[in-house]
Amino acid sequence: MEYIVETKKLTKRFGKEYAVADLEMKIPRGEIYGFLGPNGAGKTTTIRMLLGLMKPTAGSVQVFGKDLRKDRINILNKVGSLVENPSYYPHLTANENLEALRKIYGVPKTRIAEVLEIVRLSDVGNKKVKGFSLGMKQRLGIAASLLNSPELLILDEPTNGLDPSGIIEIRNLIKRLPKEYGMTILISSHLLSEIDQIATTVGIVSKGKMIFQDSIETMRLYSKQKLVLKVNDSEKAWRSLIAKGIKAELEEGIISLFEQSDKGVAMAVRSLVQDGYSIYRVEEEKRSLEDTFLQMTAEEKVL
Ligand SMILES: Nc1ncnc2c1ncn2[C@@H]1O[C@H](COP(=O)(O)OP(=O)(O)OP(=O)(O)O)[C@@H](O)[C@H]1O
Repeated sequence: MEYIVETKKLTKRFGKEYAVADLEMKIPRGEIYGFLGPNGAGKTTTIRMLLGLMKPTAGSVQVFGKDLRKDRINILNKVGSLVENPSYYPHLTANENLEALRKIYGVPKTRIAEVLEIVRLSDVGNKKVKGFSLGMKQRLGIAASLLNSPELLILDEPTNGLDPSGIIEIRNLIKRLPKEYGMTILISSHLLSEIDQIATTVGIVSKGKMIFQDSIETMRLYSKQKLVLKVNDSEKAWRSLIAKGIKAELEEGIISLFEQSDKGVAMAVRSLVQDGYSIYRVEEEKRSLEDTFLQMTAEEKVL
């Protein structure tokens, strides 16, 4: 698999404290990588190292397959970022603010209209930024980070402090970017619900360590609510349930019921008993995604 970002044993120590420890982050091309972890887990420190803003204590960062230490300028030319709350000249318009940055990047003037269009701020390009809502300011920050047409966009908690409609706007905007512009995105958050709604790949960090990294589907598998039956001859037992129209799934010798009402469970159990199967266990596997996340970060359990 091609990784846009790949860190090897990335470590940052402040005095005796490890803010980031042996982190192996892998971000495949075209993904929205949700970088999730409680406050103080080491997300911002990691992001600062990815952007060459902070020197690692140990380990390496590869972006676009190249070592950040050796190809820093070339790499950063193709990266966009929004790390802290963007600062603007409040008395200047959105267009004028972007124009100041455009000159630094040396991109054509036409790019300003393009980035305003991408973040849906074309209508207010000539309005002064001081009148903008926080959500609009944040979108302007994303517009600025897109000026150099980055292949990788890094956003540190971009929805922090926004109201629900502002959050939805940013979310929809971010979701469009890989599809329409082929970008790869790293978005950090301490909110699982946020990452759940936007990310395609998830990396969970706790106390500086990566404790989970996989697709969002895999993460959801861990937290499915299930009612599972352990029986003898599970394959046959499962077929007998299906034959009676009881919806069930068979995985590694364990039957999971779709219908989990008391009535539904009683019916399935009765049917199996009547057909002569031995039921060893009926168990509820109840873990919400939130529980899974909390448990993982509390125990630092590597899944
Ligand atoms: N410049 C610094 N000097 C000393 N300690 C630091 C410094 N920057 C971060 N830390 C410590 O490193 C740890 C990780 O902090 P970091 O800001 O990376 O976490 P985070 O996951 O981004 O959290 P948040 O969402 O609160 O920003 C924390 O314990 C923090 O106190």
